[in-house]
Amino acid sequence: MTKPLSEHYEAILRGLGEDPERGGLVGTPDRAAKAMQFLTEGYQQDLQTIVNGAVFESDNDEMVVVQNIEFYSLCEHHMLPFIGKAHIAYLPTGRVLGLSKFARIVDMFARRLQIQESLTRQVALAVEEVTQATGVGVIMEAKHMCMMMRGVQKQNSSMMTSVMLGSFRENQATRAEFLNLARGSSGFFDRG
Ligand SMILES: Nc1nc2c(ncn2[C@@H]2O[C@H](COP(=O)(O)OP(=O)(O)OP(=O)(O)O)[C@@H](O)[C@H]2O)c(=O)[nH]1
Ligand SMILES: [Zn+2]
Repeated sequence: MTKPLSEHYEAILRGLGEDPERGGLVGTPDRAAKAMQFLTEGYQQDLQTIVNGAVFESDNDEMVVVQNIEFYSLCEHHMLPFIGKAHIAYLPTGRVLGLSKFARIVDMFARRLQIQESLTRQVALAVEEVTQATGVGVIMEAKHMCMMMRGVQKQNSSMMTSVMLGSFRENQATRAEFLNLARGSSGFFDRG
């Protein structure tokens, strides 16, 4: 039987030379464990449950784009946050997905230990699975605390990842339409 997470946090406090009994730290192991469990709650979720059947018949076969979905994830190398935004696009084939579900899918995969490349691919594959779309595109841009607060300490760099599936991969015009829409969205490609 593994120890509860809070006991590990107490050991971390001792490892840092802290006294877990001192006033300010009473309750910290429990709080830290609860926070970490929330930040990784995606491990307890699955696609069918979060989509909850919200796939609707529609004769729309034009591109749908959902922009600027913010996410908070933890890099699997340092367990430090990376924070960013996702754009998701797809070409429906007779069925569309409930709008909020795109954000739920992003959160389900973001709230696990990740690298941005895998997160982007997992979101794209999940959207493809639930919509059966002929094409799916996902772009993510994020800032990684492990590069800002420590290590190389670069404050202005961000990482951009994209995954194009089906017609978004094969058809240049479809891909260009998505990239144009994404570029026009407020703040997403902000620099500085
Ligand atoms: N490709 C990719 N790399 C990431 C991501 N998050 C963190 N990393 C990188 O993972 C790498 C781990 O490198 P290591 O050399 O093992 O670790 P480190 O000594 O802490 O590396 P530095 O960050 O360079 O100090 C670093 O280059 C991080 O920038 C991510 O989402 N994608
Ligand atoms: Zn990292």
